[in-house]
Amino acid sequence: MRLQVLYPLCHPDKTPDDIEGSTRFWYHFRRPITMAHRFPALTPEQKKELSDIAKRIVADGKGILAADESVGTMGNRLQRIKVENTEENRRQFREILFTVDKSINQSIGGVILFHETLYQKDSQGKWFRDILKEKGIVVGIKLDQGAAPLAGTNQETTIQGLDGLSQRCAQYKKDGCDFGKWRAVLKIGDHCPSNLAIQENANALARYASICQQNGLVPIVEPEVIPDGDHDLEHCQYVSEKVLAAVYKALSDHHVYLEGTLLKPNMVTAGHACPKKYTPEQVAMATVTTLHRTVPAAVPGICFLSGGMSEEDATLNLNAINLCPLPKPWKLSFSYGRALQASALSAWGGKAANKKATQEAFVKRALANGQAAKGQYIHSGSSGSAASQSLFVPSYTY
Ligand SMILES: O=P(O)(O)OC[C@H]1O[C@](O)(COP(=O)(O)O)[C@@H](O)[C@@H]1O
Repeated sequence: MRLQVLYPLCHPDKTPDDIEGSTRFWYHFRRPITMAHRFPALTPEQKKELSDIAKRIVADGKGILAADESVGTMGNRLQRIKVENTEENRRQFREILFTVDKSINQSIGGVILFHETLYQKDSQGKWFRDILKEKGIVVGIKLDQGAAPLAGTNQETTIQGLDGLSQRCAQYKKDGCDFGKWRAVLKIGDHCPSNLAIQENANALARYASICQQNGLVPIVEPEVIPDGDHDLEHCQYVSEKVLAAVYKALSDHHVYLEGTLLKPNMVTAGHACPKKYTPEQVAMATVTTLHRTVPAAVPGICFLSGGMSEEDATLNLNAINLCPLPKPWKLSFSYGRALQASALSAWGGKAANKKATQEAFVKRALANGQAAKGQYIHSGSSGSAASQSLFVPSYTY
């Protein structure tokens, strides 16, 4: 009976009665392979384009500058340095970052932009996206559109933005973007993350990834387990494994081409309020063990978010991850927002006269993380207080 139901999918011209004995058995087992061949999601050319883009972003020692803070998130960052959250102030800060010396392309392979920034220009009238592309940097775009509550859960959320996503992706591709980003937020706590939150967010990430690839954008898949809470390292590892396993099952179900994706996960760390402290080597072992158990080797790169770690901790942890003595079939790099911009923001303070100091602070962190992405970072012990300051923001789910 089961064979009869499945049979038309694998052989449209014959009925099960035409097939005898062991042949019938093998038709049953060949079904998944036949399905993939019959309805390919992408052409070989599309696959090559996606895989080439992904590889360029995480080429040796390169990572991502996540400059895609939405207006509200940027407002929080600017408030810390007492600068008003206006479109012009956001533009000015980003102009300073994007106009650093071209050599930044040794450590920055991609920059994620927010919609507003993609359509902004520098003070000479040049598109930001052209400035980045001329440096050989791949331009990406934030595609998620904020959280919506999952009723009946302990304040868990799903992420919106799937309606009209294909049209938005097509337009962004025309306007110079080659990759997208979608951040899903999961939290650890009382009944969290629930199975509903894990499944719903995994499915939305997979649907987003499929739509991106159909439009020539490499999807950055970001399931962030946020660090709020007093849980220990082991508990974060347990949850991160469950979340990533669900994400990769959903990506497979949605026929997402893994070679043309990048993963942006949290590092496995103890909760922010956990009394026990862990070394970078312990964080690295827990993180790489988690990834080794859940992320297929076909994924070209894993670019961590910084999740409120201090700039220096984010670099030290990434370095330890790259030195971890476990198999690491993927590039292990960074896609930092706060951990690449915090000391630059402080140096800027909203004043054009501080441009040089701002660029120096940014370049310093970019170079340090580029070295950490190769496991070659040497901590000088003189990073300054800004780099060691925690950047944790409670319930970072704006
Ligand atoms: O809440 P928003 O505006 O979507 O921003 C979330 C931020 O989190 C990130 O995904 C990761 O940032 P961090 O490295 O600061 O954790 C950024 O790409 C993005 O700017």
